[in-house]
Amino acid sequence: SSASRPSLWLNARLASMDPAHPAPYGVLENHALLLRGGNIEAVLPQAGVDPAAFDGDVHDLQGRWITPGFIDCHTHLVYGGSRAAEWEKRLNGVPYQQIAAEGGGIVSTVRATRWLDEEELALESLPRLKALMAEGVTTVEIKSGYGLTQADEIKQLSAARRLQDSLPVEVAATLLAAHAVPPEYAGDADGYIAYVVDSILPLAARAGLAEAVDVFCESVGFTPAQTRRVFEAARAHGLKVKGHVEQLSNLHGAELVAEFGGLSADHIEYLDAAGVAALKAAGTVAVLLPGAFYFLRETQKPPVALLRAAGVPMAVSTDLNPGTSPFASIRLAMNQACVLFGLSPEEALAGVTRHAARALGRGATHGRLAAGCVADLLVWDIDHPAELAYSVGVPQLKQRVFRGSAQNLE
Ligand SMILES: O=C(O)CC[C@@H]1NC(=O)NC1=O
Ligand SMILES: [Fe+3]
Repeated sequence: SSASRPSLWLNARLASMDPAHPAPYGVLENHALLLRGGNIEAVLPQAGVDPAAFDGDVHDLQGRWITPGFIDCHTHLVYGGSRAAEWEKRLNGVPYQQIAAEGGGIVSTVRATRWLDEEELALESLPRLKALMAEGVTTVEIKSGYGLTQADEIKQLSAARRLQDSLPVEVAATLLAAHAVPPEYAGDADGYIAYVVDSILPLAARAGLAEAVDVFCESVGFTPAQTRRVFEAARAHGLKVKGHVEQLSNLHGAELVAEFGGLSADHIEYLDAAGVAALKAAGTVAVLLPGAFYFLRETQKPPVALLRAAGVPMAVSTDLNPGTSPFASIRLAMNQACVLFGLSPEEALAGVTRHAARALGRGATHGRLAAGCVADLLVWDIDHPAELAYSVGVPQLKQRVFRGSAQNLE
């Protein structure tokens, strides 16, 4: 159906993920969806609907499940090259430090990314984005962070924009220039942060190429003081903030994100009770990235029980990146969040729908089957929504609808 014609979706089982409905998954039986102009106009009891009198496309779902489109709220999917060779070395026991000394790690992806022009970068990243879309992703966050110069960070963000313009997907672009210290600033992290806040961030903001700013706040990344400088610059340029925080240690980065009213605190394996309280008070989303935890064979798990008890919304994302989470599968991330972190299948589905929407500042319009939300929805060949976190790799997506238009699934 085309987005311009209204459409009626009947005989479906709606996992609305809307907390306005008390049932698990916000399940609505015997309800119809009315889509118009790329949005959900109404979710209404089917008994009151007369398809014969409807001037538009009518879809009979024959009892299939419908969920909101999936939102992958934390990816680094625009990059060049691969880190498979260094992974093989690590598995053969070569220590991290030696790999870094030999030019491995983030810097090797920076070299490969700088080498490509914008079009080549978009082309090389396309299969990763298509893999996410094939599983049902309709909105995806894409970070920079492998350019680390003004031109190359803008190039990454422009490649992300080019991907959005060429595919039925919505991209939320995030500037992560504060991802690592580039070789030309070796030993001068403060000097690089000055370059980020004086040159890179203002241009990305002026060009409208990023809606949020992220920082890797970590012992092997940037300090809280440096993180604060970037967040202050983001606020001065009207950009939202989020952070890679408490991934490998507790530098209280989550509290810093909360202080700036940030959208999300991501990784948070080392988050403590004070951090949980700060996220709750600020309405900041906790983003769980089980792929990196799994790939790095970490042992410290995020405080899911504390987050759940405090009512902090938990999102789940792939953290798709070549170094610590080379997984282009949001359903794998859902499964890992359940198996490794103890989320329920319903929490995992909320983590890739309404909570992921909030992590991108889109809580009012994305991630739920509700009037006023975008008409991004997925039609499934499943018997129960729990299957979406349970299995990986089985092609159960029957239809992917983006802004009211059903897409062909290659
Ligand atoms: O290794 C890479 O390429 C990115 C690692 C990734 N970035 C970050 O801030 N934390 C991570 O796990
Ligand atoms: Fe990440």
